[in-house]
Amino acid sequence: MANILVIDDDPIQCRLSEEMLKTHGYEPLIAQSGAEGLDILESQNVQAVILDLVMPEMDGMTVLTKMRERGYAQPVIVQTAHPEIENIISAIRLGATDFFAKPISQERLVISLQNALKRYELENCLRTETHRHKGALSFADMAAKSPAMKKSIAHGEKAAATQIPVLIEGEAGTGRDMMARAIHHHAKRSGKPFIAINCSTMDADALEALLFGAPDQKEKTAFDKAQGGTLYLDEIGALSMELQGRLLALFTGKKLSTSPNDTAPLDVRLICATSKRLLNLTKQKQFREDLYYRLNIFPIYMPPLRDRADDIAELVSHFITKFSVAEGRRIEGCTPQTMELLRQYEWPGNVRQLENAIYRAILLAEDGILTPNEFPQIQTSLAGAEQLRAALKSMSPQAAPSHIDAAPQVTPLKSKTKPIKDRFLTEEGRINNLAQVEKELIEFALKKHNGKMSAVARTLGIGRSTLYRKLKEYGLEDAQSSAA
Ligand SMILES: Nc1ncnc2c1ncn2[C@@H]1O[C@H](COP(=O)(O)OP(=O)(O)OP(=O)(O)O)[C@@H](O)[C@H]1O
Repeated sequence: MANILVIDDDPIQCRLSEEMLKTHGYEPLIAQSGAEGLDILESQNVQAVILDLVMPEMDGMTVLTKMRERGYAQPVIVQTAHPEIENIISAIRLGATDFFAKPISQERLVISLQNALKRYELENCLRTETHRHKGALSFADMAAKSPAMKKSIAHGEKAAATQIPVLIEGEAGTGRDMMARAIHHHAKRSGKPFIAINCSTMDADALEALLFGAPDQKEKTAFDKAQGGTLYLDEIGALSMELQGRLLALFTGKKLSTSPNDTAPLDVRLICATSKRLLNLTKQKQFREDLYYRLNIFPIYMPPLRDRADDIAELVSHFITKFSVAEGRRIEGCTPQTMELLRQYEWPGNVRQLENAIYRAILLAEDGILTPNEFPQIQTSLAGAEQLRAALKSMSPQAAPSHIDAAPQVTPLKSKTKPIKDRFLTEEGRINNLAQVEKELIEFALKKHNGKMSAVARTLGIGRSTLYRKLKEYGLEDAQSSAA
């Protein structure tokens, strides 16, 4: 949804424009003075401006002049109650896209706006592609509406003002390469070579030869080619320990050039990128800690596309323009359902995957607008995710994890056989007193010897008279006669 800024001191006209823009699916931003309008341009992403010419304090012509001075190239549709020819000429000279006399026909204004937006998008896209071909990609070429991406670009701009090494962290396809090129372009080294090497796509020997040279190698090393400019090392985490050591040696200044015959000091800015957290690799002893601290001086994080859904509309419209021009197809945009589908998807391959999906959709499209049917894989994947979600919902909820100390006691299964009673312990587990043990022992012996008193006395090692006394004492006379 495009943001359209309305700058008009007349509150009724503002309300009318606001309603009209909302009805046609635009996001209106309202400013009731020129100064307020310039502030909004500074702080928000604006795709087009509807500007009133006659306003107190700062008139529309001054706003337009300031906009162009500050580098805002958005289309501006001018409206005024005084459509004198001199005003029209002055506004057109300052780059106004269209001119309307009040009262304005809403239909004509919408058509004018749609055309202006299309042309602006096309100009942007052509500018980006021209920059790409010239090797001069800039931060302005990066579609970025989300706060997360704006923050990354602000960091990139700060990095460009310095010469220090930069470490770009982020998943593949998030625009790390674009960021590295923009930093190079905005730095003092702009116009000097930008050499990009992916450390994960070749074996260690080939990479070593490419970076540092090999005996009898005629071709310049990547460092030599990047002399005066920037060397971009993508997936630096894939560098072998040995090559990490060689890279570190360059930092320590002991060896200023990579080629033995070259006496010129090495003057290369390093920008590295990684999709793995280098800090974790250092903890796992897969990446040298000393090198990590040399590279991680200015880290920039590129957020995954799933965390910046606000960028999707802008990226989609950029890629639609790019590929419809490249393929000679007239594709106007995509339906709201398609945009919803694209916003819902997680994009594990990030912007690169979105770019490829749009290219494919443009080749598949039968009409001038992209529908969900042109994204069969995304539809299938989202439907699969939905089914999984439904299946999980129907399963009984997982019990909340409990601390091992708080876990309920497991009751042991009841054995069918009675446990053998420990004769020295009471039912409660305390040690029996001596009399009780003695009583039970006599009972046991009576049973065992079928009540034969002489055998019991002998077994227990006591005399018969003592045995009779104890039988009486413990009330066991009956036990003796029943065992006999
Ligand atoms: N913010 C953006 N605006 C416009 N195009 C973008 C943006 N981010 C990425 N792209 C495009 O997406 C594609 C992938 O970007 P890039 O090559 O910079 O990603 P990467 O993180 O280096 O990943 P990879 O290693 O896969 O190349 C490129 O074609 C790039 O032009």
